[in-house]
Amino acid sequence: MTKRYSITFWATVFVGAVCLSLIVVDVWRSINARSGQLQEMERLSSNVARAMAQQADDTIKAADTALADIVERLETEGKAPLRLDRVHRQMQAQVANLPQLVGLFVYDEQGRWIVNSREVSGEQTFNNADREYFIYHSAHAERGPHVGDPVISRSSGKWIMPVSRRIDKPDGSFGGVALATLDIDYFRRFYQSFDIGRRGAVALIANSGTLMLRQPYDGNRVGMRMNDTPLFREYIGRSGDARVGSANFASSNDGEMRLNSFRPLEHYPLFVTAALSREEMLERWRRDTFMRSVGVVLLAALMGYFGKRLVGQIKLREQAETELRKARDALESVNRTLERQAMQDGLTGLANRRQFDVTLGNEFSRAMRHETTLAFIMIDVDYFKQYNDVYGHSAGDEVLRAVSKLIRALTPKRPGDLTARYGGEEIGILLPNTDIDGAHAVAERIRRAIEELRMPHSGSSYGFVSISAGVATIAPKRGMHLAPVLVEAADKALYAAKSAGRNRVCLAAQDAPAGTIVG
Ligand SMILES: Nc1nc2c(ncn2[C@@H]2O[C@H](COP(=O)(O)OP(=O)(O)OP(=O)(O)O)[C@@H](O)[C@H]2O)c(=O)[nH]1
Repeated sequence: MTKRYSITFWATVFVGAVCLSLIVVDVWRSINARSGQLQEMERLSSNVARAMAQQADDTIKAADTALADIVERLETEGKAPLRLDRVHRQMQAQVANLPQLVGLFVYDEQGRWIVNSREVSGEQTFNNADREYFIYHSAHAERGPHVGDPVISRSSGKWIMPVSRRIDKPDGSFGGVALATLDIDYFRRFYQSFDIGRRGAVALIANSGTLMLRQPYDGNRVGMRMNDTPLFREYIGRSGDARVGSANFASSNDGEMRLNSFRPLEHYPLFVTAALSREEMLERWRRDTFMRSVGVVLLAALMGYFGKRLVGQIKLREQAETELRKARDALESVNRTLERQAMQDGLTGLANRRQFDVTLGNEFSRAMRHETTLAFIMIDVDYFKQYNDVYGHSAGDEVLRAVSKLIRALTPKRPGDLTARYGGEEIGILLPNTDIDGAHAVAERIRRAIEELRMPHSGSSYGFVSISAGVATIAPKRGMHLAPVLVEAADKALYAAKSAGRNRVCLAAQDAPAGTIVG
């Protein structure tokens, strides 16, 4: 069986569901906003990395192009003083044109400067045979560019990035090195133009693991090895297109958790990384989420409060309705009892005289309309006065109850049949649609049953309680008969039964005028 829930229950469920959905929608929105913020962060860092890689590639390429040109001239035109003079002017023009260039240098196979972009007069010279790039080219025959680890320039004292190419002698043996030194500061100025937040960082790193530059700048960190950092291991562990990507790491430098977007340079063995702090990027989201959550919680609390009051009101109304319903039911039940009592005899439980009179009137009219016969039996306990005198009034009451119970049990139960206490110790039975024989049979059955009870009655000539009955029937005709005629006829028949010795049933003559008795 399905349980029916009250309106209070549904109101509580409704208020709860509204509050809950408010919170759920807000949580869902916050989660979405967070992932949107992280996506935005990834887009931003990846764009910065792309710009950095492009700039680094272009910057190195411009210097490298100048180098390739110098190498080509020296190899084809030789190193005669006149030729070197032309190369010198060309170098000066290149350095003037390219702001990233600190200088251009050419060393012979011993590492001695033979020409450079600086003024020739009074110039000091250095031997750079100990530099990494010089050792590299003397040992490798490849003609491509070589990007070395950053060093502090012997000539300018600045941090520089060496880009070099090998010069071959006509026989293909090592003939020296052409070197371009790039100003690390040139990259730094470019990196400063990015808005990467207060806790973001960008870096240019060689594929060998050497840090070229990191912004925020720290001169002591230029040239350090990054091989053991998670960032470097992640990048080097990838290959091909996968080297363009992002990953989250706690920085080996300051422990900050950052989203790192990395990207290789197209033409040189270097890569860039742009890292944005997750905490910093989520700061605004956190602030917004906090403010909104406070608002939502307040709203939910308000709704909960007013909802609770509303539910309380509904509950009160429901209780009042229930009380009212109960009171109405109680009233109806009292009314019914009163009604029943008004129509019932208190001692015997039979219909009382009032109900009898009403029913007699109704059934008399019905019999008249339908032209049917209405029978009436009038029963009277014999020698009842004596019984009261001998056994007491309350014992007399008991006899009346017992006789009534038996009469009721033996009276037919058709609609319209009625057993009523007519008055005193007289009981009347109204039997609609019953002829004289049928009524006689009922009366006789009752008389015999009471006789068989053998209730002692020393005041009776029979020695036990008995009844006498008068039976009458009538087929009432409009304008001819009135209801009391039937009662009078039965009463006369009863009188006849008494006169004939009691404990018997007498019939009134059928449809006879009152007083005609058939024994
Ligand atoms: N115990 C008791 N007695 C009642 C009740 N109603 C009427 N009576 C008594 O019934 C008796 C009726 O007496 P009578 O009318 O003289 O008739 P009877 O003594 O039965 O004699 P017959 O009818 O001639 O046999 C009276 O004494 C009434 O007081 C009642 O409710 N309880």
